[in-house]
Amino acid sequence: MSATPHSRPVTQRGMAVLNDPLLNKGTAFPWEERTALGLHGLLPSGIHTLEEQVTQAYETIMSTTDILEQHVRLRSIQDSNETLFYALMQKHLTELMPIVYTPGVGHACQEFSRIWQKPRGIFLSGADRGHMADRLAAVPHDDIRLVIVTDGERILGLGDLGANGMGIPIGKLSLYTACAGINPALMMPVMLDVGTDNATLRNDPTYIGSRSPRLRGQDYDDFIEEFVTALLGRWPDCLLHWEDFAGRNAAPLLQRYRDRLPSFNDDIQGTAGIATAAILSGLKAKGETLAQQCIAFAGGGAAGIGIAELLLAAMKAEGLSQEDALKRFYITDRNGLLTHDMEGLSEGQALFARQDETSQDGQGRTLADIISQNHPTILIGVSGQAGLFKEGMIRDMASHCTRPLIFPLSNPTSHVEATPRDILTWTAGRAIVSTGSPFTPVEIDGRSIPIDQTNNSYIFPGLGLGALACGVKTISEGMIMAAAQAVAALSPLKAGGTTLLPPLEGIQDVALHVAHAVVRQAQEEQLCPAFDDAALQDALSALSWKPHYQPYQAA
Ligand SMILES: NC(=O)c1ccc[n+]([C@@H]2O[C@H](COP(=O)([O-])OP(=O)(O)OC[C@H]3O[C@@H](n4cnc5c(N)ncnc54)[C@H](O)[C@@H]3O)[C@@H](O)[C@H]2O)c1
Ligand SMILES: O=C(O)C[C@H](O)C(=O)O
Ligand SMILES: [Mn+2]
Repeated sequence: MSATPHSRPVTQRGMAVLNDPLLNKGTAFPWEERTALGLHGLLPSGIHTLEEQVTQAYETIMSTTDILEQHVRLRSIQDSNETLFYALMQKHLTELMPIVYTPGVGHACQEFSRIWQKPRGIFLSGADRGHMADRLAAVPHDDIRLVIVTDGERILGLGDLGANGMGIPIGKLSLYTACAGINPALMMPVMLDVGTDNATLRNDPTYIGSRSPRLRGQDYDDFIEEFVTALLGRWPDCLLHWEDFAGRNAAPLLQRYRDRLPSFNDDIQGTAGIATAAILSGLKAKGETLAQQCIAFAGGGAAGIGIAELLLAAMKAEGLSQEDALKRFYITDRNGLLTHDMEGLSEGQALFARQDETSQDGQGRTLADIISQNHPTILIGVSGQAGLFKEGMIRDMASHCTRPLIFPLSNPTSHVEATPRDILTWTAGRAIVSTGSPFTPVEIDGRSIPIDQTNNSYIFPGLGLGALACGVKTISEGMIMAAAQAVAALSPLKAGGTTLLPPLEGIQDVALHVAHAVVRQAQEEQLCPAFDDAALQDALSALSWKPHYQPYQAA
């Protein structure tokens, strides 16, 4: 075969080509490439275009309404042919995102051991201690730039799913490509299988992970330290995205490692970015400032404290003193309102614990009490507890505020604190509602009200792209705020629309805006080298990839 100028040299032959999802084209291999790469006889004779494959794959996925089955079919396409998978995602993103991501990925994680088919990513368990550098050395990919790591302890609102939580880094990485166009060859999901305290899983014969209790304390810290050291040894320019760690570990790990390597915790920082963007957009619609608000939280864990910290920074940027700003927060956790005298508060919780009241027998006031006494104008649910927002609370809230912002952000759908339909019914359509998982529009009084998806997927793809493109050494709070403001600036409300956030159809555009904002901020803070536009464009191009079949030539 004569090589075309852009054809890619391929060293593998036969089944090795077909078994590599980044090389495989399935029935789209043209005759000449079948000849050059030794594929004759291994493929049926029909030759299809990528468009034909997309149509057929879409029909296959949609021929069932069972979301787990749809997820399995999509993942199986991803594992056999990534170009087809992303071409499909690109064409039907709004429809397929709920299958690949929340809520579909929640079902997938619950059943991960049963649906597991092919290796993808890296699993490290207690048995790998002392050998992690060797394990990573054996991975046949030299240029990994982005890793998502989880230990599976807090998978969405579903709790400790152990090694089954691997579905989350796989799903989130696919959004880095589908939303920000990052080359899938540059990314790697990692599961730190430090055991599980989920007794059901440990007793499940199909469970794929370690059946030991979770490592804790020094053993856990040593495990993470060995992993990060091995990671830096193998891929020194890597960006580390921490995902779905339990609240007790999330913030301490971020603090420990954020200056050792560029890294961010998406549940803390990505979530803070998108919640702040949605709130700033909602307030603009109401013609109010953040400083005028009283904000109640259900859940003072990784997401809750992360959101509160960014909102605090935004309030201070509006001119409030730290002391005055803190008075506007009421954070409740499983023992009620956080107060300064409570034992066992994390550093972040202690900052937001109320100084002006105390707990009784370890219990603070209830959320219902805070709503009736303190009249919050914004209510954020990040508790992972389904149905936590009761009718009485929401009606009460709406009796003190004409257009309350009510954000039940817990995922997946089954764990939402209240459904948008209920909230809008209880508030006669007055609440501005936004959820973490997708919901269909709510019909009320002849109006169709679309529900924004306040999910960190609006932030992390662009944040990662920007951070990688500019080669930043650390990810600052300023960069997260810049990402939030970039999303808020794209709010359709600005152009007379009715939603707080841009539609999912435009999420690729959002990711690019976020990436540019992040780079600008990093430059302003001198966290990366100075760039001109052309150099930035080159850096972005070097990371990016499009789901098109490239012509191949035998190397
Ligand atoms: N929409 C998004 O983008 C997004 C992002 C991150 C997390 N989340 C969701 O938020 C939830 C929490 O995530 P996290 O990372 O903060 O977890 P986490 O475990 O760190 O925090 C959850 C907190 O909720 C508290 N809690 C439990 N029961 C409660 C109750 N009855 N009342 C008040 N608080 C209660 C827990 O004690 C804990 O502190 C999950 O469901 C997750 O899916 C959504
Ligand atoms: O995974 C998601 O959909 C968002 C978030 O990171 C979560 O943990 O719920
Ligand atoms: Mn998460």
